[in-house]
Amino acid sequence: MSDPKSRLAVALDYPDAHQTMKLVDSLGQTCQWFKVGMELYYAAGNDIVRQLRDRGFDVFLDLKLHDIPNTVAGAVRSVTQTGAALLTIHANGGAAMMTAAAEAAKAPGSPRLLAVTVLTSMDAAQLEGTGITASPADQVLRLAKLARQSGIDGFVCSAEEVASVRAATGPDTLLVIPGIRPAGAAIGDQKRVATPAQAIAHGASLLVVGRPITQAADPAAAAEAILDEIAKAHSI
Ligand SMILES: O=C(O)c1cc(=O)[nH]c(=O)n1[C@@H]1O[C@H](COP(=O)(O)O)[C@@H](O)[C@H]1O
Repeated sequence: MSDPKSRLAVALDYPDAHQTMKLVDSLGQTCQWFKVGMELYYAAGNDIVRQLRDRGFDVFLDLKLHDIPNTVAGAVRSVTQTGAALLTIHANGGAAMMTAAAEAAKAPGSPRLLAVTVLTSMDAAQLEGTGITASPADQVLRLAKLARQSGIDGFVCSAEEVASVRAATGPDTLLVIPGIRPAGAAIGDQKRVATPAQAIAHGASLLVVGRPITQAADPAAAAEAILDEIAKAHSI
């Protein structure tokens, strides 16, 4: 097992830089990866990415790009200037969009791209509401294979699909798993959830955890407990 710190990204879903850096400071050096998503990025922009990088942290920029190929390729090139290590795009954007993004990400200093498959907040009924009658498991696999053929070698899915995506895409793919809930934690809007240990055991590379850490009475203790669980879990 690699250093548990390299397997956990804390989702900084905050509305401003002040609250964000307060949380980051309260974690000390417990965590190495931080995810900047839409809420924070639209409020604090590239400056928050720079602040995190200046402190030596790795930044996962979760912008879930989903637009026409030319626009997404341009966005990938713009993100390269931020120094973020990971960037999400929506696999639903299709093969042409993902191919254009993958081409743009070949430039030196580009972030590694992650294709978001089926959001962990969706179950079969919600998926069906959008016209997709496949199960979440089948749809995740379909999108992961499409992303792979389009030149993307990192995927976001839930712990429920991680083993089958790993089997289909190989040992070197980066499988990023949100919807992580330690035993007893509030589930909130997530639907396809698992504990840190379950996600690691099924083959996850990197766990994304937000509220179970950020809303905890003692965020550093919550992060330590998750890192402990990661360290004890064994990949199948
Ligand atoms: O791309 C993501 O990071 C993502 C994909 C997904 O399918 N589900 C999902 O929850 N996320 C993100 O992961 C984080 C989960 O946060 P918590 O539910 O608070 O742990 C949020 O920042 C979401 O935006």
